[in-house]
Amino acid sequence: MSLTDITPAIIAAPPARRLRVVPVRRRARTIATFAAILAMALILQSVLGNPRWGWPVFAEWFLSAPVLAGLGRTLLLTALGAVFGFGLGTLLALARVSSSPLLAALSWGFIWLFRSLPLIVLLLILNNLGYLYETVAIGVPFTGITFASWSTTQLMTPFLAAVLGLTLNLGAFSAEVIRGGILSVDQGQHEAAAALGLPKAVQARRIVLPQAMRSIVPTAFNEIIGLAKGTSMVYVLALPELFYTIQIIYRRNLEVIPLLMVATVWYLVILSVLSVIQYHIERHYARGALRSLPPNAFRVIFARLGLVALEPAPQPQRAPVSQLGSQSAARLDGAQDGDDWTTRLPRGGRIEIRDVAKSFGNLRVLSDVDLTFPSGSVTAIIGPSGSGKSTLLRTINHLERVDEGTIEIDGTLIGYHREGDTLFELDEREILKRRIEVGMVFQNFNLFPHLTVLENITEAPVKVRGLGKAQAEVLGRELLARVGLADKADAYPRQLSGGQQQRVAIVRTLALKPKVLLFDEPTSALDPELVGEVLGVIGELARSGITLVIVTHEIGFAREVADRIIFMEQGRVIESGAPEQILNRPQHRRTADFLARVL
Ligand SMILES: Nc1ncnc2c1ncn2[C@@H]1O[C@H](COP(=O)(O)OP(=O)(O)OP(=O)(O)O)[C@@H](O)[C@H]1O
Repeated sequence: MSLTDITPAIIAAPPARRLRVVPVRRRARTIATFAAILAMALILQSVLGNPRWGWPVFAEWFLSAPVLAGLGRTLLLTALGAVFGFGLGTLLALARVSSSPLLAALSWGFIWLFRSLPLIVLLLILNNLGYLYETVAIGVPFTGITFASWSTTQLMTPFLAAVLGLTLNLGAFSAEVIRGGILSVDQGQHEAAAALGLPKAVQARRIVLPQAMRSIVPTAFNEIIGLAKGTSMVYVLALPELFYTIQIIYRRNLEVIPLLMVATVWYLVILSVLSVIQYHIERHYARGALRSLPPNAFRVIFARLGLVALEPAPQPQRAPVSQLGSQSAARLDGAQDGDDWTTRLPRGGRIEIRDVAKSFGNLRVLSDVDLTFPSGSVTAIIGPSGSGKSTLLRTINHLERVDEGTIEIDGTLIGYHREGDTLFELDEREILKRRIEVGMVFQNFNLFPHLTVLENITEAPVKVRGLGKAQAEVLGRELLARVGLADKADAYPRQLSGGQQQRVAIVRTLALKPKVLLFDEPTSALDPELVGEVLGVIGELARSGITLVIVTHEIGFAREVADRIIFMEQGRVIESGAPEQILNRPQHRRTADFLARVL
């Protein structure tokens, strides 16, 4: 049959009929739905039809002045307890995870004591503080000199005792909730923040706590809901909060059930409001963690009522890889046309590593490492897994402390200052400051997932270099354009491909204008098709005059860009030399064996 024979048949084919889709019928679910509706109707009928529930009495008291006053006190105690309790809990949690053993021990002791103490006992002790200490005074300790003093009984009102008791109790419990959140943040995030030289306080406030919030918030709200109900405990202080007020009323009129219903419904209202707040806080901290945020509940309700339009669904930021490749190539080519962005980087630093040794416990990871990386040099470190390549790299910016030897960049020690033959370790702030000269790009990118691409890039220049926000954004956008990612500035890292994330990580480091750039297996976590786009950017940097040290398994790339290759095994530098010599004519048998295995 020839083509002309079948063509008319194709043309004459009837249009495809639209098929009807019938969803699967779930009989069990339908029966269960009817059963649930029936059960609810029965419960409603029994609750509303039984006069002993006393709904008229409920209606009489629900909005009465004493009940509303009690409710106000409950809300105030909950709000103050939550704010002060979580404030105290945050400080305690930070103290517990700090490197200071004294702070960690003090925090542990506090948490141990106040978690053990029943709230009711704590409230009673605080209420009787006046018996233990008649006055509270400000003065010079151990001298008897007093500037001011107050009567404890007058100072410690039932309300203050209640706020203090709830704060101390919640502080101890919330500290553990917050510590759990901090521990859930990936170690790489701490390292990336430290490698960018961000001060400790900024690391905690901008990087760690916002990410920890995702696991803190659900448990924290459990605690706050517990607190709202736990305020009923302050009846021991004769403080008329909601439940105590209800008790006073039903003891007088003996309408126990209707008044308990008043308290129950108000607690339900409080809980519902807290649940809505929790939903929105969780939604806020989900930014960047989810590819698309859950809808804003209020907006959905208003949209259903036709009052507002629904938010447009977030558009996926990912572009096809083929397009990125060409886009990236075009930008990078463009950068060479007399407008070489890399020429604006500072002159490369000279790294001198002298007799460095390092052990983890009994495991000797680095021995007798003695290397010089001249300014502007490009060095690739290769070697078998576990040979100490990454550890060596991490000692250069003092993410790992060496046991012996020294490392200097342009004659300055990174982690120490020298006086004669003695090295004094610098304090954290000084180390962070010196670390700015040494950028580091990690295998797993370690971008901050809760910050947009542009925020990732501008964070350190603003906080560490003191650049204005607008200026940092201009720089960030320019660098992004240079690596072909201009349109990704407002995306979150999880909305990017691995190759794009790694290019952003390189830009983030470059924005600090370091003298030395360390790459720790920058392409190991990438699909083979994405490796090229990252190597393209590193290749361009290799011609920029910045000093590059690259731990890599990409032997072909090392041959192409490096002016020297170092081969390491069992923590030692076995040999080093020009790529052509190491890869084609290795002097050492172990180098030859390794290359025979990997090439
Ligand atoms: N923090 C640590 N605690 C204990 N041992 C460690 C630590 N970091 C690294 N090591 C050990 O030190 C050795 C060298 O590790 P390193 O990561 O430097 O090797 P590598 O050559 O980079 O390996 P790879 O190519 O597989 O990444 C390994 O045996 C590793 O298990």
